[in-house]
Amino acid sequence: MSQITLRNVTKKYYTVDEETIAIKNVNLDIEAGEMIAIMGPSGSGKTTLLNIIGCLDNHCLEGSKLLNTKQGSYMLNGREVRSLSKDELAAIRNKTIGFVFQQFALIEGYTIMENLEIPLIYSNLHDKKHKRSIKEIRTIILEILDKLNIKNHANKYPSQLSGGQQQRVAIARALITNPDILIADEPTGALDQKTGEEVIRMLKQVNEEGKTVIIVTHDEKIAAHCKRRIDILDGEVVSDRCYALNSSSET
Ligand SMILES: Nc1ncnc2c1ncn2[C@@H]1O[C@H](COP(=O)(O)OP(=O)(O)OP(=O)(O)O)[C@@H](O)[C@H]1O
Repeated sequence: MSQITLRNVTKKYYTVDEETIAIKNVNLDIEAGEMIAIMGPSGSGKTTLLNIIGCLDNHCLEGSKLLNTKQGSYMLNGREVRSLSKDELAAIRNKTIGFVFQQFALIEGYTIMENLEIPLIYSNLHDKKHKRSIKEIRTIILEILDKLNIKNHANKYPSQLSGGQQQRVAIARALITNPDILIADEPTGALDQKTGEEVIRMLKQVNEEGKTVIIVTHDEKIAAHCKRRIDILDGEVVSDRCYALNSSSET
């Protein structure tokens, strides 16, 4: 059984006067531990696909004029996502999948420590058996900040950090609940080349520790770090290939 299986997934967006087929009949099997780049031109459907995989997809707003629909099957760890309740989906977004975004999405009024506390406190609410004290939560956070080399910034605010440091915090936040899957939408898009390379090496390390990493990117150099590359054009998968990694992307 694959970790992620999409069968004939089609996603349409409706606005008052227009229907957009953002994803057309997509079939994908993703195994646990893969590192994948999703590529394609602007508007080709990459973010839509990532949102579906990440269960962030807002589908079937019945009764609304702006109706978004998704067809097909998405099985995550053997379970049909469509059949999951809102609470089950929220738990998946908290514990099974971690998210990294281009603009970091840190909460500005909160320190780095507080930004990382939020998913763990939320996770406490959903996991009555393994509740953690605030002391335990802070220990976990300091460990992960230390691992990503940003421990000494724990009490600063996001705006006091560089873009690369903020993205490291965002990666720490995505990993803090120890998810199996990390998905990243243009994680290096707001960074210079060198900092982007550092971030991709960090994602590679996360993958080497066993997590599935799925990255949307426009950048060929970033994609070159991924063994598997999926190209999308007008909502369709036009190429899905595995590559041998060259020595410069192996470092
Ligand atoms: N909420 C929405 N309502 C209506 N149309 C949408 C919505 N979100 C995306 N679309 C349309 O769906 C198509 C796919 O968009 P998507 O954002 O997935 O593409 P993308 O490949 O990620 O683009 P980019 O690289 O520019 O971020 C586009 O034509 C876009 O205009």
